[in-house]
Amino acid sequence: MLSKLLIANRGEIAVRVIRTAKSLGYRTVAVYSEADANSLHVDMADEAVCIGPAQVSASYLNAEAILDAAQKTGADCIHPGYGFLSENAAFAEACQAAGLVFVGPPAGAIELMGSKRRSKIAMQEAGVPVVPGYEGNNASDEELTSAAADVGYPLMIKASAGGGGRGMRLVQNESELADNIKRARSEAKQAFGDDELILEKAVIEPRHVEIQVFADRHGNAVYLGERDCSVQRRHQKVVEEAPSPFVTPELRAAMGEAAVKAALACQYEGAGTVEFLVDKDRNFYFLEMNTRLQVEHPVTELITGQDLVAWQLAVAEGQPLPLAQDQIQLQGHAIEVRLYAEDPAMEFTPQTGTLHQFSPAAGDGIRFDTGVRSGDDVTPHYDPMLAKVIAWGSNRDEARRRLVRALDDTAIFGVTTNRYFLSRIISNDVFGKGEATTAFLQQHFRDDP
Ligand SMILES: Nc1ncc2cc(-c3cccc4ccccc34)c(N3CC[C@@H](N)C3)nc2n1
Ligand SMILES: [Ca+2]
Repeated sequence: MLSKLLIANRGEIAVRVIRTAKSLGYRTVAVYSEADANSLHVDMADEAVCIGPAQVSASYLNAEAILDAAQKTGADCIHPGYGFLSENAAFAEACQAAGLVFVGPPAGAIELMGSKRRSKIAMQEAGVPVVPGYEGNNASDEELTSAAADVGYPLMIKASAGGGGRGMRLVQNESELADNIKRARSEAKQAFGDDELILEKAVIEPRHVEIQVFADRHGNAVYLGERDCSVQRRHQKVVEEAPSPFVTPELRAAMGEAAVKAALACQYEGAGTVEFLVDKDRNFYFLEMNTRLQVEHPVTELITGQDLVAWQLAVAEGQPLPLAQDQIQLQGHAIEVRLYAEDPAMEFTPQTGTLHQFSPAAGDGIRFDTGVRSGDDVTPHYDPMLAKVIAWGSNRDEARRRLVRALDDTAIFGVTTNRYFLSRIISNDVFGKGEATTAFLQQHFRDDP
């Protein structure tokens, strides 16, 4: 039995994890940087340890300070949240070596899924459809150039160590290839310290649909429906919803079964997300697997009625999954938007200031996950997300109406946010018809490209 959980994160996800852990009877340990000394997650935890100064390299990415805090407080497990060290295989191993349970997948699965090249090869072997392309080992520029002819144009050059749209270049024709390979190579080296590249046929105007999977240590793996994250701005998800307005029951079953195969193929444990591209003919292709609990997990929680952090802790304790596949029912519709301290009229530049008033909306079907309170300072040290505003309805239109009302009813004074940009998207009629693809914001919100 695990009894004391250290949350190696901050903001809304730290608050959210502490809330579930406390409801399950765990003692909780928060870690915080000097800049976060008065923040909500510190107040909510039973104990709190300062792990360093504001900059992340010296605090939330400081594995040694985090493990030291776990040792000092007698924590027996660590939840990494998302971002920071959540997909760092070395950190997962260091937790195990220190006798702590890492609430997440085995280091080997994190390692495999951190390589686009190796994960795509493993997925092909597992019978999971992947985007057609070229994943040669340590491919040279010459090899990629000759492989490109077989892949066909337009194609994507992707950094194998990249993810979430980073290190990706679209190449329209053969004349642009050589120059783009050179640039992709140096960008990858610079950004990830690894210049391995793969090629993929470009899927035109895809939807970005991801499947929530869960596996335990007894060989069970299930999927908990999908999330549609097609409304993105510069590879930042802006809106996420479940279920996807584009996915049919047949497609859901096919993608879910493929995602379960992906999890079983890498001996997965815990929460994972298998990302797919879906084209207009409803063909789907494996993009990557995220080996962490994702920002947008609340929309899945709302339509399944499950607490995914409770599932993570159960699996970490070696318990079997709480439900079998045929017990997982999807009900209603949930839509999430990310409320950011940024100014859409200023190229979405992050904003700082004091939240003189921050009063979340409440009411039927509204969930507000936040790590800030009135009076808090919004600093430039961390991601400027203030909250996730999520609405559930018995159907998509009711969820949309509730979400627009929640955004309008939230009182915020002191910092500029993207709230009106968000409510314009949710109110937009193309979005309302469920027709938004990854090209939506470019096409319909030109002024905020
Ligand atoms: N072979 C192939 N074809 C089309 C693609 C289209 C996307 C994509 C998906 C979602 C939004 C996008 C916005 C601009 C450009 C690309 C996208 C994409 N990714 C990868 C990470 C994800 N955030 C974006 N990979 C693609 N790969
Ligand atoms: Ca990823």
